Amino acid sequence: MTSSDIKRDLEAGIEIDLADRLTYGGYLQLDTLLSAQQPLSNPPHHDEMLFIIQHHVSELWMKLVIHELRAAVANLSRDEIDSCLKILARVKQIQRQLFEQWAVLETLTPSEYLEFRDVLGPASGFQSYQYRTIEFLLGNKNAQMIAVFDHDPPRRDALRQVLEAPSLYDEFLRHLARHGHEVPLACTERDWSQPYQRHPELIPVFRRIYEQSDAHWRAYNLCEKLVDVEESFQLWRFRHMKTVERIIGFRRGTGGSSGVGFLRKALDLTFFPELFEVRTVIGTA
Ligand code: HEM
Ligand SMILES: N[C@@H](CC(=O)c1ccccc1NC=O)C(=O)O
Repeated sequence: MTSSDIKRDLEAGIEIDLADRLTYGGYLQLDTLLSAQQPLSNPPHHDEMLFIIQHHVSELWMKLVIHELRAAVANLSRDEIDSCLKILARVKQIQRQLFEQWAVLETLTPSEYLEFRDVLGPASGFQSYQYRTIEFLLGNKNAQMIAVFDHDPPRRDALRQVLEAPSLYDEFLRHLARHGHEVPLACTERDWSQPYQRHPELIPVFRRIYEQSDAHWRAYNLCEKLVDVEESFQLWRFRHMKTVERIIGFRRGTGGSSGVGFLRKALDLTFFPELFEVRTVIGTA
């Protein structure tokens, strides 16, 4: 056996002298990233690190989802469907990371969590600016959600801008209207800050797209990508609710809500109602 069988030698070309050069940690600003995990419990509770990192990783993925969804909305407004399809396929995979992650936090037991929960005060995921941005971008518009950002005017104003702009679904419906589908005017010209209301006249539009998918392949493909995104979002909500149920039971939330009951109500919210309704009618007379 030679020494190279048990250890990997460096190669001659490997960069060693990195003084004043761009490095891994420098490029990624790891000093900033890795200094942000600061447990508040004193002495630090072992499991608070898990709690913080789970949130940080989630917020990072949310940052990418926002970046991608903004591009997808812009693509639709310019009728760039293939680019939009590609982006939504990526969003679906990011969402998978987001909801699969609940398995890690579920290793936190109720008693471990209660040992440091008090340090959280009134802080709650309900105040996640990025989460609310994603909901607004997808079309779950609710102006009431902005009030918790009144203490932070730049964030409050940025969120209001997203509230007042067309969502992914709004832009999708406008795209369909430009391509000869009979989308009602109430969908293509409306006050974007209001919650989207299902429109029965859209059902025949989607029915045609689904029943003649060959003739409307791109639109059909987009519909299915939107369904993927909504389903993945619901899976995240569901797993959050179940994680909360097993960790704090039916206690009230630190954010002041009833807790699990409040989270359960979010499962009834739908971003793209007609895309689910159409599934009941296709193939019928
Ligand atoms: C032990 C873990 C967790 C517990 C017990 C928990 C509990 C709760 C509760 C009770 C609420 C309702 C609002 C309130 O009254 O506080 C809530 C909301 C929320 N949480 Fe968590 N959560 C946990 C982990 C997480 C994680 C890891 C994230 C990831 C970012 C997260 C994101 C959110 C968001 C975005 C909301 C608002 C949901 C909505 O408006 O429908 N939570 N959470
Ligand atoms: N709402 C949670 C606390 C919580 O989970 C939390 C606290 C501070 C920062 C983020 C949090 N995550 C999600 O709500 C609770 O009631 O225990």
